[in-house]
Parts: sequence; C-alpha cells; structure tokens
Amino acid sequence: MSSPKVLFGFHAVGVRLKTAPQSIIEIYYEATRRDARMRQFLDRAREAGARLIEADSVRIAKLAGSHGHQGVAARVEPVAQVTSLDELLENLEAAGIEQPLLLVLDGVTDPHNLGACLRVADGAGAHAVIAPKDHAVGINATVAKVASGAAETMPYFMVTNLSRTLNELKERNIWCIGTSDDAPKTVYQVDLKGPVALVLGAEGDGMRQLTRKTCDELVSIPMKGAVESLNVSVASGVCLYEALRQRT
Ligand SMILES: C[S@@+](CC[C@H](N)C(=O)[O-])C[C@H]1O[C@@H](n2cnc3c(N)ncnc32)[C@H](O)[C@@H]1O
Repeated sequence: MSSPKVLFGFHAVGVRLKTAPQSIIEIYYEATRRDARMRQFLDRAREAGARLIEADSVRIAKLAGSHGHQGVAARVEPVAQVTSLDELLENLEAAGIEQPLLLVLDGVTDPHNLGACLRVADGAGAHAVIAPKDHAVGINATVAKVASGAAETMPYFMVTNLSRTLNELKERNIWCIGTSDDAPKTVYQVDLKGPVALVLGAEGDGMRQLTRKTCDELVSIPMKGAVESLNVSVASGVCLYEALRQRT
C-alpha cells in the first residue's frame, strides 16, 4: 500500500488523524467554512495535536489536485506499512488468523471504482486487495478520497504476474473464486468461510482468460433485471459481504 503525499476530504484526512496522527505534517482548512462538520473536524485535529493552516478554497484545490476537497487537505508522511503480500500472509498466520479474505481486482483502471472497492473491502473486513502492476490504477489522491479513509487502512498490493500470485495463494490453501456473470453457480452456493480470494474482473472485459483459468471455481451474482452485469465495486460488495455473512 503506498500513500499519497496529500490527502483531502473529511474521511481521508479524518482516518489518518485517527490511525497515524504523527504522520500528518500539516492540515490546510478553509477558514470560511464554519459548519458543524468542519468544527468537529477541527476539534479532532486540535486534540490530535495537528498543525492547522488556514487557506482558501483555491489553494486547497491546488494542493489536492481536485475541487472535491470539502475544504480540507493534509500533507502527510508515509506510514510504516506491510511491504509484501507474503509478509501480510505471514503476519496473519502469526496472529492466528487462519481464514484470510482477499479481494483480487484483475485490471480495474477507474480510480473511483478502486476507491469504492477499497472502501467496501475495509467495511467487510477483508485483509488485502491485490491487483496487477500493469493495466490497473494505483493509489492516488482520487482513489484515497473515494475510499473515504480505506486507502489508509486496506493493504493494496500490485503484483507483477497476477496468475502466478493466484497460484501462490492456492499453494497456501487459499481458495481462488473468480466471478463472472455467466458462471452457473452463484456466490450464495459456495462456501466462503475458509481462506478465500475473491477475484473480480475489469470494468469492460471482465477477468482475463488466464486469470479465469487459474481460479479454482467461478461464481455469478444473480441478475434479475435487464442489465447483464454490475459495476465491479458493487459486485465486490455483494461477494465480500456474502463472505462476511457466512463467517459471522
Ligand atoms: C462490469 S463487470 C464486467 C462485465 C464483463 N462483461 C464480464 O464478462 O465479466 C466487472 C466485474 O464485476 C464482476 N461482476 C459484475 N457483475 C457480475 C455478476 N452478475 N456476476 C458475477 N460477477 C459480476 C465480475 O468480476 C466482472 O468481471
């Protein structure tokens, strides 16, 4: 998981304040915003000892590289993170977590989709999100904003060869379940209680052939209306929350 140097929006900066306040160099805020949300945010920032700097909307937009900053942006240091998937899986094993839940995204390129996937992965208690290095979006400021703080908490690993990584997961007894709207079995018919990697495809073409072939099995989400498929982040949510339901 790599960190952007600038975070913006109440969620993204708020989560950093909660999880690693010492990594915040300074927070820029729009002094003309005096609403309750801004007041609460500033109270929390002061409690955490953050350095606050008044700025106007234009300056914050320039810093954030976006106008969707809600009047808040922070310059941050990267926080110490797990650096590899192997390290994460070993840490989970050492912590006695025997049923990792992983989300694999085969080529999601839209930062809004990745942000939404990270957010739902965090919500459902997944342990990591994995993507290929090529043809996939990395963590950037837009992803962090859409993820509403989850880009700060959810390990995101970009791997050189996705099918090789899936094979390595299989060697660790992690069951790789691919998703495709044409699979005869539904996600509600498979056991998601064990160690599982849920594999989702790209926005347009779905999973690549090799990824599809490498999965242990394929499942679909029932589609009862006229459209053929769901947005990848919605499909991630359905599958991850089915896993959580089965595990709870
Ligand atoms: C927009 S869909 C891509 C649709 C593409 N035509 C395909 O063949 O998969 C993006 C991803 O979301 C997941 N997805 C969306 N709808 C799904 C469904 N009904 N069943 C299973 N997976 C689905 C799949 O992982 C898919 O690759």
